[in-house]
Parts: sequence; structure tokens; C-alpha cells
Amino acid sequence: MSKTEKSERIPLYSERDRDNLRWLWSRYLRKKAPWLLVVLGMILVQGVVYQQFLSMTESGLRVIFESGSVADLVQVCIVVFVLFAVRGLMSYLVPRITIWASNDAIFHMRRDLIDHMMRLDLAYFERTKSGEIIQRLVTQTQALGVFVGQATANAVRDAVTVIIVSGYLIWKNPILFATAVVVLPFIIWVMNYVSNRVKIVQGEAETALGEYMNDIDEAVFGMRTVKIASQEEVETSRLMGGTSALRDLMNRVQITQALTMPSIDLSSAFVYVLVIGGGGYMVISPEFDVDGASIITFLLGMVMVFDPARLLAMFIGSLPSHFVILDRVRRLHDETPSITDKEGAVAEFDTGGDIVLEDVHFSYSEDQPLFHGLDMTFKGGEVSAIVGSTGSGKTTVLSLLTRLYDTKGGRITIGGQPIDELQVKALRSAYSVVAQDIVIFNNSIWENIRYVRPDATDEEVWQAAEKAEIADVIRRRGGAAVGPKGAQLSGGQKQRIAIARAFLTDAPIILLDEATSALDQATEARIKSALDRLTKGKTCIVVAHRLSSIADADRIFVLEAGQLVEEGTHETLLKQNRLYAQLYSAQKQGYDKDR
Ligand SMILES: Nc1ncnc2c1ncn2[C@@H]1O[C@H](COP(=O)(O)OP(=O)(O)OP(=O)(O)O)[C@@H](O)[C@H]1O
Repeated sequence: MSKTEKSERIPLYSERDRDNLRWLWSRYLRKKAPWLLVVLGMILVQGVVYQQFLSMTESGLRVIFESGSVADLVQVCIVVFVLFAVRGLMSYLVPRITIWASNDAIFHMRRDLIDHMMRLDLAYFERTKSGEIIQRLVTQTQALGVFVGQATANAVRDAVTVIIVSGYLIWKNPILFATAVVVLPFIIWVMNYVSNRVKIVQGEAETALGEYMNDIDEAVFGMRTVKIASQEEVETSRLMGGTSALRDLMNRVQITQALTMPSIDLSSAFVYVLVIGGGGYMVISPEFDVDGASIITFLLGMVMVFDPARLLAMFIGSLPSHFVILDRVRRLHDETPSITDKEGAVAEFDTGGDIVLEDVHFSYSEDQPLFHGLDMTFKGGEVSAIVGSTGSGKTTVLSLLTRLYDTKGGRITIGGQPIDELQVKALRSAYSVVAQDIVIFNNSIWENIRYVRPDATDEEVWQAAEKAEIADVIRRRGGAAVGPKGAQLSGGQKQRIAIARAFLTDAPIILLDEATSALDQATEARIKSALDRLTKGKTCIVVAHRLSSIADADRIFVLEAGQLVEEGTHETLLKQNRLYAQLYSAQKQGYDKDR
């Protein structure tokens, strides 16, 4: 037994489960209530059919044992056939309606989750494994669909059958029924034990599955690195680690669940023995007014009760795992984004104004502060550059300007307006961004460029592609998709797509983060002159390692470990002969040596 199992005793049906079920019902099922009532009606009919069948069987047996009339026997047979034809029709209609209702509910659940996920902060995606998110949207919602649809409908059908047939049997022979149900406490104890264990292990299994999916995603995406570094065996053993963890967990869940069936089989054996023995005694003893037909019917009734009871028990055994899955899905839904529009947020602002960071505090995690009181002013209409050693916070400044993260103190304004008082969409659409991590979708290059402005005309897309020097590649490749995450493109081609997107967006503020680092010098020079035209008269903030590429910037900011250590023009910074001058001469020497 694992530590978790020993220390935790998770209630079978907690307050949280109740709340989750209420949420599921009110959001996704309530509007289908009329149809669910129809289903319930049909299920009741199915239960009544069984009861009527038993009654008919008893009559049929009496005809055989007592009156011996063939006509009566034929009549009984016809009624039994009609009864089962009705049950057959219901067995077709019930799944039809429940499958439709549950798939529709899951469609809406997935739509809501996708919609919700898109609103979450970037930080959520940085702390959550992609496998976990895929799992929520694919397997867990699918499992919930089956659970709320067919599984529950079948369980209700089984419960109704058990109740109606048991009711009939109690009415026919209460003493014999009471004898038969002595095993009930044992079955309840087994169910309780199984459910509790399943709930604990299912939680671990869901987490392990999420990690496993994430590992697969990382291995597939990183296959180039895996191969170059000859790490196939390491990756194989990492994935095999996940595979065997999953096997062990699934074994534990399913073996525990499998305890339910034999315990019910054993119980039913007891019941049959009791009914045959007790019932037989009743027929033999003159003090009971019981005949053979009623005992045979009773036994048949018990057989008819046990099968649905077994299925019902299995359904109840699977409830805890479904509660765990429901809880996971709900948790994604409960994640709240923090970067949202404030009450009264405005869409209009002076996009050409100065961008000012005042006493900005920020850290990605509490234990690693990055900015503690950063002040910077990017003049409107000018080209500003941020330079500094790796990890000094250059990209983070751009992330704060676009509100991918919010500052933890101080404020950022554009044209005097604090950016957190602007509508997030309006703020972000004021920027054309060429970021370091370029996201390319498995579509044509053309569609990838158009992604940032779906309403752009063909002419505009071509112009952007020409300026970014990617038009020739488009002509060569045509509409061919570029592979998952742009795997079929070179780094420079991806970068040119990102630049083309910036040309196409043509927003008033331009953020370039190492925008041309993957290009050869001739291409860089051509694109740079196009970029110069794009940025003319606009506010432009450039992050660059290659200092020669930003020498003509109006203002250069030098960051070091989250602190602004120098600012000025290229010439003044060189004259100051501090960090910038050192970095510049080091790069120049390296470059001269290379030549
Ligand atoms: N999403 C993140 N979560 C946690 N820490 C982060 C995250 N992004 C960056 N950091 C950390 O914040 C610091 C600043 O990172 P940033 O990317 O802003 O540096 P940079 O100056 O742009 O570096 P480079 O020149 O290498 O791109 C680094 O120490 C980095 O490890």
C-alpha cells in the first residue's frame, strides 16, 4: 500500500463531488431534461416488461403444470414476445437519445473549455504540462461523455429493473426475499472498499497519464535534438518509465475494480442456494401455501435481478474514477485569468505617446526577483534598443509591455495612460511583434503570415511576404503545409514569416526581439532597410545581441541582471566607456577576427 493510501481516506462522495455534479448538471444536462425524462419513461417501461414477463412465466408454468391448455400457452407466448419486442424497441431508443444528449453535452463542455483556456494567462501554460491540457480536452471529456450518457442510462435501467423485479418478488414471497438479501451488507462493504481504493489510485493514474502524454510530446517535438545527441535510449527509457508506471497504476485500479464481480458472483451463489433450499422447503412443507411454479418464477426473478445488480455494482465501482475525472475537468474550468479587462477599461489611447516604466517590480517566482524598481522611457516615434547580457530581462520588458505578465509593483504607461486601464485586446493590437519564440502552425507559409490578420487581402499578404524576403519561398512551396510547428522550415525562414507578420499587422508600436538573428548578413541588410521603412515615425523597441545592428537607434538601454545600468546613444555610451563600450569592442574584435 502506498503512502498516499495509508494517510488519506478520501470520502466516497465528497462535498466537492456533489458540487461538481451540480455544476455538470446545471451547465450541460439541465437543458436536456425533457429528453432525459423521456428516457426515464422508457427505462421504466423496460423494468415493467421484466415484471410482466415474470408474471407471464408464472402463468405459463401453471398452464403447463395444471390446466394443460395449448391455447392458453400460445397466448402466454404471444404476450411474452410482445413484451420483449417493446423492451427491444426501448433498448434501441434509449441509447439513441442518450448518445445524442451526452455527445452534445460534451461538445459544449469542450467548447467552453477551449474558450476558457484561450483566456488564461500565459503563466498558466508555463506551469501546466501540455499533456495534462490535452488529456482534459480529449480523453477525460470523452470518458465523461460516456459516463453521463450510456453508462448512467444503463445504470438507471439496471436500478429500475432491480427495484421493480425485487418489489415484485417481495410482494410474491417476502420471507424468501428476506432470506435472499442477507448477503446485502457484504456486497455494500465490498463496494465501499473498492470505491475508496479506486478513487485514490485513479487520481494518481490521471496525473501519470498527463505526464506520460507530456513526455511523448517533448520527445516528438525534440526529436532533432534527441537524434543529434544520440539520446534515443534515454528517451526510450524515459517513456518506458511512464509506460510501466501507467501499467502498474491501471493494474491497481482495474484489479481492485475486478474484486466487485467475484464477490457478487459468490453472493449470488449463496442466494441461489438459499432460494432453492428455502423455496423447496416451502413447497414441501404443508404450512406454506407455495407451489412449484412460484418458486421457479422466484428463482428466475432472482437471476433477472442479479445480472443488472452486477452491472449496477460495476457502475457504482466506476463512480469514484469518474468523480476524479470530473474534478480534473472542473479544475481547468475554475482556473481564473488575472490579465483581464478592468472595469471601465478603454480601447482608445495615444499609441504614439511615450512608453514609460515607472518603478517596475517583477519576478517570475517569489524566490527570484528580476526587476526591483526599473525605470525606463521609450520615446514615442523613436527607435529604442535594449541590450545586455543573456538573462538580464530584455525579453521580459517586452512581455510586460504587452501584458503577457502583469507587473508586481510600479506601473507602465503609454501616452500617460496606465496599460492595465486599457482593454487587453486594444493594447495588444497596438503592437507588431517579432518574438524570439516564433509560433508556426502546420499550414502553408501564406496562411501562417495571414494568421495575424485574417481579413488582409491577397495583395497585402504578398506585399508583406515580399518585404520580408519570403515571397520566393512561398512561390516554390505553393500551398504545402510546413509540418508540425514549422518543422520543415529553416530558422531563417521561420524568422522571415514572423517579420512578414509584423509587416502585415503594421501596428503603431513595433517590438523586435532578436528579429533578424537567424538571417545571413545580405538578407538581414535587405530586410533591415524594409524594417526601417516599417518603423519610420513609429515607436520601435528592439532587443538585440548584435550591437552593430542597433548602433543607429535613437536611444540604447543597457540592462544587467534586471537593472538599468546605462542609457544613451551609441556614441555617448561608447564615450562613457563602461559596460556597453566593453560589450561593443568585444563583439567588434570577435567579428574582425572572424573576417
Ligand atoms: N517564463 C518564465 N518563467 C520563469 N522564469 C523566466 C521565464 N522567462 C524568463 N525567465 C527568467 O527571467 C530572467 C530574464 O529572462 P529574459 O528572457 O527576460 O532575459 P533576456 O535578457 O531576454 O535573455 P536572452 O538574451 O537570453 O534572451 C532569466 O533569468 C530567465 O531565466
